[in-house]
Amino acid sequence: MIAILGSGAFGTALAISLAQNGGDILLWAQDPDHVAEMRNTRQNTRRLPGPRLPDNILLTDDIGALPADIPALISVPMQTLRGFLDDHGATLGARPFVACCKGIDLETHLGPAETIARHAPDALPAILTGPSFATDIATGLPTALTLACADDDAGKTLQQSLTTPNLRIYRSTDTTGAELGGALKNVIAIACGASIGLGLGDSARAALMTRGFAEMQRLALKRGARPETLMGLSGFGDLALTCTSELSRNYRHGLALGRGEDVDPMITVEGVATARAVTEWAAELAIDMPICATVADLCAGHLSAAEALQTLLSRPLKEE
Ligand SMILES: NC(=O)C1=CN([C@@H]2O[C@H](COP(=O)(O)OP(=O)(O)OC[C@H]3O[C@@H](n4cnc5c(N)ncnc54)[C@H](O)[C@@H]3O)[C@@H](O)[C@H]2O)C=CC1
Ligand SMILES: O=C(CO)COP(=O)(O)O
Repeated sequence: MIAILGSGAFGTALAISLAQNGGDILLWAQDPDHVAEMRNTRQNTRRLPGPRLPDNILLTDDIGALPADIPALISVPMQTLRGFLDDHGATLGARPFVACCKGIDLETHLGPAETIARHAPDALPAILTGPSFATDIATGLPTALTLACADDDAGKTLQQSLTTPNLRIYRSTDTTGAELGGALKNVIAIACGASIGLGLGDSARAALMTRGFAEMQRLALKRGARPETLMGLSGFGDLALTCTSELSRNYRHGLALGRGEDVDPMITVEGVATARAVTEWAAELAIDMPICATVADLCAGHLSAAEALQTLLSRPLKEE
């Protein structure tokens, strides 16, 4: 049995995919009405309408009822992870906690695995990340993700149990690289969306992706990540997906800003808070992150998309 805590689009998609392996999957939501709705309709109409929830997905709002020892996949938005762990970490006790979110905490500047290590000290921290849209996973399209866990034996067990017929899991012990790649690519995706929204074309987007990737590497390597992790699914792979697809909420957020359209504050767009967190953090570490800083200003409304572009183009010329 595997527990998935958080019934957003991603948690639901993972539950549907994992249910193919035959064991029971416990899917928890904090809102009892949401649980009742999913039980009655066998769908998550609020977050992932369409795909059916197989019968071996057991729905619950009782987090205290989780069997001991089974891994908990935590699929809540990054800025709520710390509060979630403070509320439920002790109840959940010692077991693998697999973070399924992407971002940097605004207050602590920690990524998901680091947040688990700090706020749920009894848990074994891991992170599941990489290029994957919830809808692709839920509809059975082939997807590959990285499972990073510093304890490689535990990582091997998790890799086995999270692999499904359409979900291929690669393993790493570099949680820092995995969590920073997944967090930072969302910021670059907002920049790419804004650039396309401004009508700047595909060449400009390729430049932003490449220079954005340089920023991702600069910060992650300084934090001790391994270069190959950034080159892999959780870094380059997710950057490529998120910067080029309108299925991405981060990309669409940028697109709307570039076109001067309104954005919906109810949609989970992790790159907005992460841009701010990473800009503050990079300043503390004296690392140059111009694209992330410009995205932070754009999202905060301090710059228009056209001004953001001008800010980047007017930087002093330098070696690549
Ligand atoms: N949707 C996707 O395609 C993918 C999402 N992710 C990541 O998964 C994370 C979650 O994203 P989605 O599921 O798409 O978001 P979502 O917007 O679909 O759902 C978020 C869910 O979290 C719940 N929630 C919020 N705070 C909570 C708390 N304190 N306790 C319990 N539940 C809480 C909300 O009620 C909601 O059901 C994000 O970090 C995202 O980057 C990763 C890969 C793919
Ligand atoms: O992380 C994702 C794809 O890997 C999902 O991207 P969005 O959060 O931008 O929709």
